[in-house]
Amino acid sequence: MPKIIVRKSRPLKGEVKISGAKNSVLPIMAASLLAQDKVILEDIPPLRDVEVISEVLTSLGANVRKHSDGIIEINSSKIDHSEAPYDLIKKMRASFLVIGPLLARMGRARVSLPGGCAIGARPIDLHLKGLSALGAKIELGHGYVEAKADRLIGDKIYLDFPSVGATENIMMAATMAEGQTIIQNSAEEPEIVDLANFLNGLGANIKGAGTDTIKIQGVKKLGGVRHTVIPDRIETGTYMVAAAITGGDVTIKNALTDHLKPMIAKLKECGVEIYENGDEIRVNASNGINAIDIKTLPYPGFPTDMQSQFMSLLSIAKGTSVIIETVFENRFMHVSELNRMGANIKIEGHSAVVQGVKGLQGAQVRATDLRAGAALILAGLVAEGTTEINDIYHIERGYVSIENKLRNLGADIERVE
Ligand SMILES: CC(=O)N[C@H]1[C@@H](OP(=O)(O)OP(=O)(O)OC[C@H]2O[C@@H](n3ccc(=O)[nH]c3=O)[C@H](O)[C@@H]2O)O[C@H](CO)[C@@H](O)[C@@H]1O
Ligand SMILES: C=C(OP(=O)(O)O)C(=O)O
Repeated sequence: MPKIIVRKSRPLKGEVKISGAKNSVLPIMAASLLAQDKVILEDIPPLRDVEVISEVLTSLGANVRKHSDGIIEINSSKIDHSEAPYDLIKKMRASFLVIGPLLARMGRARVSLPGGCAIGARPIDLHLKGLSALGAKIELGHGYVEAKADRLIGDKIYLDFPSVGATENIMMAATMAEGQTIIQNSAEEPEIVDLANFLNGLGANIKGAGTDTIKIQGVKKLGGVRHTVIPDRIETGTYMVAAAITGGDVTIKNALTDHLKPMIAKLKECGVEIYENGDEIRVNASNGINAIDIKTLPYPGFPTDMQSQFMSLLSIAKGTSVIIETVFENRFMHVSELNRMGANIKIEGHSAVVQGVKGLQGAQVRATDLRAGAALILAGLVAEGTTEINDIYHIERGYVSIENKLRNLGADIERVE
């Protein structure tokens, strides 16, 4: 099994370029099922998750062509299947995002229930509540969701929690519904805005994406479009923390600073210097790290997908930090691995109390999920000796060549088979 080996590294220096956002690409590729004409997507990161969603689309009858330069062409004009089987959904929860577009396009969809994962149970009740409100008949059985609707009709849908995936699924299903759909308490993440821009490019009529109320006026048909996905704000944040934890000076290119407000604010609170310049951001951390408190929240709050990376940083800060996780009920799997590396972190319910230590020690550890894996790489950069990270397939779901990007900044890191 491949592993990542990290040794204590000098302060990172240099430039790194951010790839297209995983969490934009996946819903946008699912949404391409709605398009009657060719879709061309640019800046597509070569990630495992992108391969999985490509397989899902292909299994539904779409033609997916990958070019070497980060361009993917998708032709869904002849989709002829409406079933997404367990074998594909189990590889990646985001595959469940095909249910909304399939229902809108084919009038039916049979999609495996995604199940939970290391970070929580992750139910899909809000997705189904929204699709039912649009008129779909939903049946659950044998591990599958079956949704049927001769026609979808717009409605007002209030989400009990601003779920990213539910907002996306409902928004996609509503694009071709009769009349207007209003999603209240919708998620406001930048990836929702990117998806809405993509859908509007196809001919949809969506207003309000990026706020807590999205209005979708149904249209008869969607065409094709050429679309460039937004840069990955979580990858950006991860390299910002890599610079900070090593006391380095790194310039990050292709960064949308507007999407990074909580990360920038929290790093500044830690005593890190941040310089914003167009789509570049420079992170300089020569003065040590102060303890801070963090609470994860839906956007524009502090992202749960950056919680574990900041925990690595705060594990070597001066003083005690408290991190409260409010989005997922079980997103502290990295704590025991960080403690094995010498961190002093205690979990109390939804909070982690991080008592900063003088230094970490390299150890054999396991990436329990994508961001937990990233956090362990970050910890490995400053730990004495060697850190061996196992189960790195999680990391490769969401980070493009993380070992090469970090090595170019001076990190002592390699991926071994
Ligand atoms: C592919 C993708 O974009 N993944 C992101 C997306 O996941 P995802 O779309 O799965 O996350 P959600 O926003 O839906 O989930 C947030 C919370 O709502 C709960 N919930 C969600 C749906 C539902 O029907 N019922 C329900 O109770 C979840 O269990 C969780 O506790 O947003 C998360 C929150 O920013 C990120 O961590 C993930 O990286
Ligand atoms: C939790 C994540 O992704 P997913 O929703 O695909 O599991 C993530 O990107 O950190």
